[in-house]
Amino acid sequence: MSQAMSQAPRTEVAVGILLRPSPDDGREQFLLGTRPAGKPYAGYWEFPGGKIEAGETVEQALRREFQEELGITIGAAELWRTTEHDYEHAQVRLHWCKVRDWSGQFEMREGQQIAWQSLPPSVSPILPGAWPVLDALARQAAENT
Ligand SMILES: Nc1nc2c([nH]c(=O)n2[C@@H]2O[C@H](COP(=O)(O)OP(=O)(O)OP(=O)(O)O)[C@@H](O)[C@H]2O)c(=O)[nH]1
Repeated sequence: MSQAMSQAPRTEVAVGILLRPSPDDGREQFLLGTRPAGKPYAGYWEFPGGKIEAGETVEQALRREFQEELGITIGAAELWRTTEHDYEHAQVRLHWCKVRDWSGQFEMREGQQIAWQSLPPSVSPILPGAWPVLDALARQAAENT
């Protein structure tokens, strides 16, 4: 059973770290949103994104997900790192991209909440698969100060 599970293909996911300078102090902030009702971990905070569909690149999937979930059109998406996480419901491989340019107005098309966050985040609970990247962002911020 465990061997069969370890051989199951991972679900490939594109995740966006949307970055802007804070209007207060210029420090970099990132966007989190809540997972919509009806999905596993509904109500948990996560970075915007979703599953990569057949034939899509990470960047194409991300562009589609931002349009579908938030109604914005993203510019360049820079692949930053890849992580893996095992849930009870899925084994995922997360492709994390930093995004600094976008156009359009935010529309919460899935009824989700969104919040611009600094480190450490003030919202909770946060999806377990997002923690390693929050830690990496914190390490990077510490190196740059
Ligand atoms: N968007 C997003 N997904 C994450 C993060 N961290 C993390 O482990 N995941 C996992 O990646 C997977 C994303 O799938 P999803 O169900 O949200 O994607 P989707 O919008 O394409 O869903 P759908 O199949 O209902 O259309 C989930 O298993 C989710 O738990 C994160 O920070 N953001």
